[in-house]
Amino acid sequence: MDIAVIGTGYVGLVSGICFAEMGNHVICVDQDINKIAALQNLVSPIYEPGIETFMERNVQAGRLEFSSNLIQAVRHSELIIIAVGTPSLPSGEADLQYIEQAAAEIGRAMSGRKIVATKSTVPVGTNEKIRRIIAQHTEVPFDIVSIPEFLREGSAIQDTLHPDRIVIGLDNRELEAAMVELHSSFTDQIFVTDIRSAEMIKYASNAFLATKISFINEISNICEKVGADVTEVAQGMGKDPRIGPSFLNAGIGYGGSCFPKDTKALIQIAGNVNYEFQLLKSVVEVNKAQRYKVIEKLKESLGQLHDTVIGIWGLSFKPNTDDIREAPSLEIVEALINMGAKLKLYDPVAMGKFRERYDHPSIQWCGNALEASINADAVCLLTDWQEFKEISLSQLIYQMAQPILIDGRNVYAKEQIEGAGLHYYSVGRPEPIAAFRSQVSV
Ligand SMILES: NC(=O)c1ccc[n+]([C@@H]2O[C@H](COP(=O)([O-])OP(=O)(O)OC[C@H]3O[C@@H](n4cnc5c(N)ncnc54)[C@H](O)[C@@H]3O)[C@@H](O)[C@H]2O)c1
Ligand SMILES: O=c1ccn([C@@H]2O[C@H](COP(=O)(O)OP(=O)(O)O[C@H]3O[C@H](CO)[C@@H](O)[C@H](O)[C@H]3O)[C@@H](O)[C@H]2O)c(=O)[nH]1
Repeated sequence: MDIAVIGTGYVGLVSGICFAEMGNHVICVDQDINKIAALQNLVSPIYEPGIETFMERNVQAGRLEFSSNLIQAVRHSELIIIAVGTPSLPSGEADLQYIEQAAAEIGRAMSGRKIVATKSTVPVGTNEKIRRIIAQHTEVPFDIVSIPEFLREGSAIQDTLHPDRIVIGLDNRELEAAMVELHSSFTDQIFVTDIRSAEMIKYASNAFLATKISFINEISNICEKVGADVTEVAQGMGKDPRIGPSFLNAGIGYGGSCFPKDTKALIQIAGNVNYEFQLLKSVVEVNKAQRYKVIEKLKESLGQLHDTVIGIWGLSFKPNTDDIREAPSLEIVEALINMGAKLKLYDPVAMGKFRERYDHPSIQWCGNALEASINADAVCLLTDWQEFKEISLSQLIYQMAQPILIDGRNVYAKEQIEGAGLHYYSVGRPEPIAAFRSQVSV
């Protein structure tokens, strides 16, 4: 099939590459000419493991093109996929300006019958709005389909090539066979429904996963007070297939370009029909408070933070991405600076994007994790990158001013901590701290 993808963020670029990988001809379009110039030189604007190899292979095979010419791309294609951003407005509501602009441009460009599919995460009713906008600009017949995207950053290519499920929302049943066939090369787990339900499935899925995370974070806070270990609790809970083991890792709360934005948008979607989504409001509040637990632990171990030196390991909102959108690190770093701390920051790939967003004279940018720990009064681990898991903790004690490690993601096993001589704080796991104390008192 000939496909045009509008918007080359994570979703547009990765789904464009993966549709090409499955033998379709794809033109990825963006209004950002710098992005298109980079992509035409086979440079990915996002860090995603494996992406450039897939890009290169499909461009060389003639299946994948990058262009800033939306009109030509739309005219050449049968299926137009909208994958532009839907960021938050100050109210929390989804900002639909990019969707509306893309729909108008598609309408103006249309020359023959097209299918317009939306992969962007959009409030219920938006696909109908897209239909109205397109129809204002063209006489040509067209169909609307909702195909929400469930990929995760850091594993976006594999998630798209091997998804758990694909949801297709449509109202013209004649399209069903073609849409199912197009996606059947990825999986046979294809769920076809109506457009409004498809739009809601996306928000409900993200809200449910965010709820799981805030739930386990609250359990971790209680574990700390009653002497239980949240990692054991999560494992024990996850054995029940009705609960499942995933998304029960306690930490410093969820971040990223989706959960924070989509939870707030769903609260607004409910609010617009006079329904107060109390549970989700609490999920958001718990998540915000969880970020500050790291700072509470620093204060508990160091007293006041003015003039202390704190090493920070990890800035991206999760490993294997350079995305810092809504990363907990942004709030934590800024709060520590406001308290007068001096920070030594290190992340394997996200330092460039972080520094564009936030810099300060009290920040020293470091070339590796060990450098960020030299003369530090404490180190805080904020992102669970694999390279932090492999660090020899026994080395740390010799180069830090005080051997305090705050593990915001519970990445170290008890065996790694025991004997390392560190004063170790994690999330909802009291034991290693006790191990340190007994060691010190000997
Ligand atoms: N990032 C993810 O992991 C992810 C996963 C699933 C769903 N989503 C959803 O997918 C959508 C896109 O997210 P993203 O992170 O890929 O977006 P992004 O904000 O990183 O990129 C969007 C791109 O669209 C381009 N654009 C905007 N208007 C355009 C227009 N009229 N014509 C051409 N290009 C245009 C922008 O220049 C930008 O490059 C959002 O609704 C998001 O919620 C994102
Ligand atoms: O047990 C867990 C799992 C995740 N997180 C945090 O939750 C956030 C989101 O993680 P993840 O879901 O892996 O990343 P995203 O790339 O944001 O993907 C989510 O958001 C996308 C955009 O909507 C969806 O497509 C995906 O299905 C959905 O998982 C990150 O800050 C993680 O550190 C935890 O704190 N504990």
